[in-house]
Amino acid sequence: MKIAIGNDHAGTDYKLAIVGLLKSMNIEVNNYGTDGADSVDYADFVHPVASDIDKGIVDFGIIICGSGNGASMTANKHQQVRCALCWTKEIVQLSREHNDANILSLPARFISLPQALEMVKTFLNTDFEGGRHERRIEKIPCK
Ligand SMILES: O=C(CO)[C@H](O)[C@H](O)[C@H](O)COP(=O)(O)O
Repeated sequence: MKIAIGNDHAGTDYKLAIVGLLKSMNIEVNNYGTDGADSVDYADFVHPVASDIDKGIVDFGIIICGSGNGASMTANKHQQVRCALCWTKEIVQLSREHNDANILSLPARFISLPQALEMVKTFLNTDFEGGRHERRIEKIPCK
């Protein structure tokens, strides 16, 4: 499995911990930064993650910022992206089962680090249910 990950300054600490978790699971990571605490603009670090999804060169993306909103808005501009902004494990599970989300957006300023790590594990271990949800996700893109 290969995952692309990106964040702004609000998400750096969580991102570094998530990269550690992914590597301990033998998952290959494309880390697009930022790895620092200096203030940056989330779109500069989210577009590369979403582009990896568009190109089909990673299985999933994870993006992290303060509220998760700017990052998910940016990611969802990409044609192949279904990015879910999640704040509980249950919403993460539904984002995979019902929406086949391919990018998880985490709001670092509103969840704890243990919660974030648990949510990442849930995201990676939950399958899309298909069925009626297949028809619905097919209607998402603007034609
Ligand atoms: O929406 C956001 C990015 O997706 C965020 O919440 C940003 O992290 C936030 O806007 C950054 O705020 P700051 O006051 O510049 O640290």
